[in-house]
Amino acid sequence: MTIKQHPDYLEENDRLLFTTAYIDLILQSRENQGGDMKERMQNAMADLDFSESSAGYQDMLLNATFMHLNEQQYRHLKAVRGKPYFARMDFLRDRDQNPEKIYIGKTSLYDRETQDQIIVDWRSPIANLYYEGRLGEVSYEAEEKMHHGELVLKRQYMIEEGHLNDFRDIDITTKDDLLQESLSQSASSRLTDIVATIQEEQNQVIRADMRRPLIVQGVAGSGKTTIALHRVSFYIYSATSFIPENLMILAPNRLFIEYISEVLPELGVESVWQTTFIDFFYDSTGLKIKLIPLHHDLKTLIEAQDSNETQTIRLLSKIKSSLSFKDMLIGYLKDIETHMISEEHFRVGRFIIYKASKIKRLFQVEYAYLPFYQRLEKIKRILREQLKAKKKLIVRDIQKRYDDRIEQVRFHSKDPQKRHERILKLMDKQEALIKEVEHDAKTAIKTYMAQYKKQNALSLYKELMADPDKLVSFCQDNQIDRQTLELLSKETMRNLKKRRVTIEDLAPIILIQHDVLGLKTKQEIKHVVIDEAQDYSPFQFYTLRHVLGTSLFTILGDLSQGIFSFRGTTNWEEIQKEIFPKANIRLLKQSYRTTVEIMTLANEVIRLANIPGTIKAVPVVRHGLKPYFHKLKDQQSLIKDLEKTVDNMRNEGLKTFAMIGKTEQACGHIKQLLDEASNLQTTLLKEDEDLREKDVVIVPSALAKGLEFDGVILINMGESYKKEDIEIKLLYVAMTRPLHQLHLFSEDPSSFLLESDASLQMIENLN
Ligand SMILES: Nc1ncnc2c1ncn2[C@@H]1O[C@H](COP(=O)(O)OP(=O)(O)OP(=O)(O)O)[C@@H](O)[C@H]1O
Repeated sequence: MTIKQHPDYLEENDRLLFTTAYIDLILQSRENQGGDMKERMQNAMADLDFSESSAGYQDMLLNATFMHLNEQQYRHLKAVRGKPYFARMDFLRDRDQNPEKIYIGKTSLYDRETQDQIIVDWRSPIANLYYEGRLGEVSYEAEEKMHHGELVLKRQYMIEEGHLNDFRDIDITTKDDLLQESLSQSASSRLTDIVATIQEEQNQVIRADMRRPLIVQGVAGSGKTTIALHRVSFYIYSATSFIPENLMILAPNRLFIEYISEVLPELGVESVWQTTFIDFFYDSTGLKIKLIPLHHDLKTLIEAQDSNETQTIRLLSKIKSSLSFKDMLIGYLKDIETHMISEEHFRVGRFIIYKASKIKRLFQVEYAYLPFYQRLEKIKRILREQLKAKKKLIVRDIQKRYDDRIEQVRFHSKDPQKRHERILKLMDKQEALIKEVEHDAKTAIKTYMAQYKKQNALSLYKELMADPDKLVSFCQDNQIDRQTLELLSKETMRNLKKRRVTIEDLAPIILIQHDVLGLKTKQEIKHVVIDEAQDYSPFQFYTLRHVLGTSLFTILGDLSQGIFSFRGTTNWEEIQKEIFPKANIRLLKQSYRTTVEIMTLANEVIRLANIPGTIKAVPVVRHGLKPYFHKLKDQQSLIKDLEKTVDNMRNEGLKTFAMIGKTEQACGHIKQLLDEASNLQTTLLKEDEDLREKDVVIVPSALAKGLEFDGVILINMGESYKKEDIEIKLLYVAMTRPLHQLHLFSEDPSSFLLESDASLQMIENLN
């Protein structure tokens, strides 16, 4: 049966024509506001040949009064015009009546006259039924009320440029055709929205209670990044007193921000603060200090021959990322706070204007909610007021005291000569004293406050790190031995003296900045979304929560991809227990990106690592080709085979490709070989590179994290992945990047930690 033979075809087609016509009219009314609306509407309707069922719609249209659209609504409506909705569900609220036909799209549209919904926003409470409800008895909550009814139909539409290509009904037994179709498409260099195919477990994450923190452990390709962005969109839609500027998305790098940047406006989200932890550091401290590149330690861990060096990196990174180190920092800050205010009274000359004990109280109690230096500013203001008020009293007091004494002399001194001299003397003294007070008062504040010299966060951090004794004194219960703390001090100072820091230094410096000076960023953040969160250390999570003053975090990550686990997170329960005690933890098991064949191979690799708390990815049933293994012979044939492989994939309709080398160095080598001997245009991807318009990129495994490509070629030239957790994870990251095809190039499958070639197609020669 063709779609046109479907009994509902005419009705559905009419509905689509009506909806697009209605949208056009609203758009037009906005484009040329004023003029004769009715005439324009009639002209627009004249071209449409509606069947009987839509006669009512015509009336409705002709009588409609169009409200003003704001710029954002206008843009959204314009964007969805070609595909106004993707699904319908029929909801029977009352058995005595007909079911309501609810069309679901990316943005809502309602009849300006009757206020009836023409399209319901996918984020609205009732739309939850579409994502969650099976056919049959269902219920949903809206405006704190439960609504019950029966879901009698769920229908999906394939609409392109306002044309109805197809529609299908789904129930529990039919597989989700739309999902399959969407997954089999090619990857663009940008993430896309998935509103039409959000799956139940994903929907639960997107709509999870926003008033509680949420931690999501999701396998590779489970849609974490995608879901994060849809959750943001959902949040902005459903929160009433919330502005997008209150939301912060923390991405792993700028390349990644570029990668997600286009999907947010598509989801109706604008002006959300998208940044990286590193940029947040620079913005909030204003410090100009060099950061040792993020991948530097990882590189050393992978490439170093000297095991002492790798041991030191692991040990120190672990300590600096830990909550024990955070406790040391807090101890240090407490110490600064306790000893900041001196025992000196604030005086003018010999007069006490404000007692030290009172100043201390202001600092430690009244203004305890402020950063230390801001407290001092407040205190300065109070001292100024006090001085102004008390100076007059002091002067009056001096005047009175001396006037009294002069009076006394006048009455009691008998000798006129002596009396005269004494009075003059007293008057001089009175004048001098008043002058002294006036003079001292001018500089009193400055002189008093001069004892509180301002230091920046970096120099305060240095003061701590330079002094092993201090480190020892703030280390609770001797959790870390002196020798290790000395090493920590030495290694940190080695960098700080050269005005460089490592990623682990950022959280403590931000913490100092916040507590002592105050953050330079003034944006009020109420909700934070972190993607690739496995790379964040417990200390980083603590710092973010503390300095942003909110515990409403959505944290998404995959411990199996924790290539920075030497400093990152290895256990979500610890983060929950220590930092976000109210957080829910959810697991996402399904993987949507890649085929069953590729995921099977990736799972063979990841099972070699010891990662507690993770589960194997279950791919959505989508079959493809078995991953290819190309046996590497010499450089010449490698180049030919690479060209041919890309060519073949291109001919099969794939569009984006990545060659992934284990390290940056290996990628440089591949790039050089190809530049010298091949016409294949490639781009070596750097951290701040733009992915647009690049069909073949060469990328080191660590930087490929989070990205995806139609076809991926892993190349091991002379090197291999070692059977150590960090390298297993790196290889797993690389293997889970393709949507459709995976090719491995090396001398032997064992260089990819594969014990057999059972899951591979072995290729000796492509020609
Ligand atoms: N429900 C869905 N419908 C259609 N496509 C989906 C769905 N869920 C995920 N995808 C697709 O699967 C791919 C992987 O999604 P995404 O990159 O968000 O996953 P991830 O969990 O962040 O992956 P990783 O951790 O491996 O980087 C994307 O192409 C995304 O569009």
